[in-house]
Formats: sequence, C-alpha cells, structure tokens
Amino acid sequence: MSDKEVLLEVKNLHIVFDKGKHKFVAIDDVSFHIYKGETFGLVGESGSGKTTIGRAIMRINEVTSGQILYRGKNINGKISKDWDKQITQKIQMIFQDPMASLNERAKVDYIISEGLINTKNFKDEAERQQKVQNALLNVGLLPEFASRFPHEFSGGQRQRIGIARALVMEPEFIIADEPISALDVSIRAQVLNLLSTIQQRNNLTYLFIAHDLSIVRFITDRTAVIYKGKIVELAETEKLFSNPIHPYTRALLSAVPEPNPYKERDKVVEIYNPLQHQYELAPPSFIEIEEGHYVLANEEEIANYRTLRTVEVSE
Ligand SMILES: Nc1ncnc2c1ncn2[C@@H]1O[C@H](COP(=O)(O)OP(=O)(O)OP(=O)(O)O)[C@@H](O)[C@H]1O
Repeated sequence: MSDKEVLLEVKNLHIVFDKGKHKFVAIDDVSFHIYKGETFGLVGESGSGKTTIGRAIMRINEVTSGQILYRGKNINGKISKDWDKQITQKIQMIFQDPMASLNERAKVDYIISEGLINTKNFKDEAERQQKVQNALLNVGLLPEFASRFPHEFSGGQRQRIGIARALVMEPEFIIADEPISALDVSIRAQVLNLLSTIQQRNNLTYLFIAHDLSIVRFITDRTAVIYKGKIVELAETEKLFSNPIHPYTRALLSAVPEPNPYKERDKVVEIYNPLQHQYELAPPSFIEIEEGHYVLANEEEIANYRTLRTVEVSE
C-alpha cells in the first residue's frame, strides 16, 4: 500500500467539548491516513467519537489541536477561499438517518442542489437541472422524483436521495456515517451495493463509519477500531479479523451479533474491562506489531501480545 497516494491524513487530532464547567475529551490523539481509492472503516460503539471525527473532516466540528490534511494541505484552521471552496466540493458526507437528514419542507430538486447553489457550481439553470437529474439516475431513482417531497419516499429511497446530494458535487472523498444502520434490514445490501458501484464508477475514496465489525468486513480495505476517543487498533481489515490483538477488538469480534444494539454493547463492555490496562503507570503508544498493523499498548502489554501471538501461530 505504501506506493499509494494518501488522500486524507488525520494527525494527532484532539477534540474537547466544553460541557459547562466540565471539559469532555471526545477525540484523544487520533492519527490515521486514507489512501486514494480505498474504503477505510472506522468502527466503535455508540459514543466512541466516530461521528465527531467525520464532522471534524467536514469542518462542522472545531479541532482543538492536531491537523487534518487533504492532498497534503491543511483543511482546518485558516485556509484560503479557493481551497475552502475546493474541499467543500470534494469532501462530502452521507448521514446515518435519512428520515432526519433531509429537509422535509424542500423538494428533492432543492435538497440535491443546495451544495451546488452554495458553491455556485453550475453555469445556468439548465445545467443545474441536468446535474440533479444525473445524480438521481446515478442512484437508481427517476429524474421526475426531483419535484417531490421527502415524505413521499421510503427509507431506502431517502438514503438514495442523500447519496445523490453528495454525488451531485462530484466529490472525491465521501464520509459514509453508518449509512445503512437506520435502514430496514431487507434493503441494507442494496444500499451497500449502490455505494460500491458508485465508488468504482466515480473513482471515490470512502471513510466508512460503523458500530459493528461485521458490516465493515466485506467492504473495507483497512479498519481502525476506536474506543472512547482513541484508536486502539488499525490494520488491513482481513488482518484485523484473522489476528485481532487489542482486547477491545477481540471483545468486539466475539460479541455475537444481536438485533438489539444495546444488548451487544453490554456484552462488549462485559468482556472488555479497560481497568485491566495500567495506563497510568505505563502510558500506551501506538505500536506497529506487524506490517501495517498497529495497536495501542504499553510495553508490558506488547510483550504479552507477542507471546500470545507466538503461541497462537505455533498451535
Ligand atoms: N457538540 C457536542 N458537544 C458536547 N459533546 C458532544 C458533542 N458532540 C458529540 N459529543 C459527545 O462526544 C462523544 C462522541 O460522540 P459521537 O457522536 O462522535 O460518537 P459516535 O461514536 O459517532 O456515536 P454514535 O454511533 O452514537 O453516533 C459522545 O459522548 C457525545 O455525547
């Protein structure tokens, strides 16, 4: 992978929210990069900080410290107007809940055009309409749907509208924030297939956010596991599944998929006890345990993981 072009890089990202008198560290020293053309998974339980990272890349959330680079150039903080316009167009997000993320009072035509209008990204009215129609066709919807309102559509169709709204901008990089978890189980595969088709067709790079590992297994190239605002493990997805090292990743993997996400979460918490980690005594760092496979651990833990691995490999 090293000869690949890095499209997005997150470096030592910290995001701290002010909660009245308290400060809440939502993102704690997160670093990763995403290669052009790959699908990078970010997996963790509810509240672990996945959306906060997505929103920071979209520049909705302020970065407390650290950097986000796109094509090697800073996108947070003070940037030129021209660069701002370029990334507003090139980086798009698909949201989790299509029932909540579309403006109910606007017609589909406006919903899809809004980004185009904000960035003045069309020559004339005819071109704007053409772009909207193409975007609808690209997600398997009819051009005449442009004159309808969101409430006239099913959940799956609404998510397609959300995808069209991103596509119309001709993006390079899409953050898909749990794009299928709010959808009926029967249509999830269709929407995943659509995302995969448009990735090939439009040469897209994805950051795919999910709360369980089973979804990312078949669609991501590499995956980072996040726990309480820290990445605990990052590897090629197949390696992560075949050789999970961090106890939290192991717990996530051994959690039997449950239709009720809260049950699954209880199980993970039960199996994984972060207090077993003596981080106060020996702070952890992100260590490359095999090529491209990183784990958050302190020295003692690393020694244990290596022993564990040797035993498992020789068994
Ligand atoms: N604007 C904000 N102000 C204060 N706290 C916030 C804000 N946004 C997020 N948080 C907190 O940051 C933590 C991480 O939230 P985030 O939405 O990123 O988690 P998540 O992993 O995406 O979870 P989910 O799957 O539920 O969306 C949560 O504890 C949340 O309450």
